[in-house]
Amino acid sequence: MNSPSNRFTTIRLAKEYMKFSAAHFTVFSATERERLHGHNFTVTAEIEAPVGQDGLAFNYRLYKDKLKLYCQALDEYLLLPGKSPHLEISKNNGCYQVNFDHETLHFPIADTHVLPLLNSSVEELSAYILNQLLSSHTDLNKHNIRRILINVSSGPGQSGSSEWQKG
Ligand SMILES: Nc1nc2c(c(=O)[nH]1)N=C([C@H](O)[C@H](O)COP(=O)(O)OP(=O)(O)OP(=O)(O)O)CN2
Repeated sequence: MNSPSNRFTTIRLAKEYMKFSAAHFTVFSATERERLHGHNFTVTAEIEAPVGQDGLAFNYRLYKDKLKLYCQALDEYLLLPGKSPHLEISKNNGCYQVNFDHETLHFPIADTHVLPLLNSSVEELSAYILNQLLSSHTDLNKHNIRRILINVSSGPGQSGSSEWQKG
């Protein structure tokens, strides 16, 4: 374990493989939604921790591997927001049946992830990935991590991020 230090660093991870292609539609209100479409989402991370006596905060490979796995788990799926107040999602005959306003949509279960999100937005996807990273309590404690920022972009020039700071 790194000894506590007064010198902090921010490790930035933006690997080419930290990406996923997914279909989604953003819901704007009880009556307004986008048409189903896809994005090549990219993910970046900032992880702040003290620099140890060995000149390292931690081996960043550990976090690259985790982020790669999280991206792979979302890749080539339709992402539905399971906590949207405007979508009623149920299973019917091998499909997710989604009631929205006056329409009913059907999506193959095997091609779809229902995620604990309010919306399939970059804001919510960044929080979802951050929460997965935060569930690695042992690693975060071991490395004295004090801040993590996850950014998700749906394309060049548009992104949303979620940040955690040790209390
Ligand atoms: N706050 C958010 N607003 C929007 C999000 C989001 O994730 N958070 N997402 C969308 C759309 O799904 C899409 O990402 C952007 O759509 P849009 O801006 O209409 O189109 P383009 O990505 O093609 O961008 P151009 O500027 O038109 O090239 C919408 N809002």
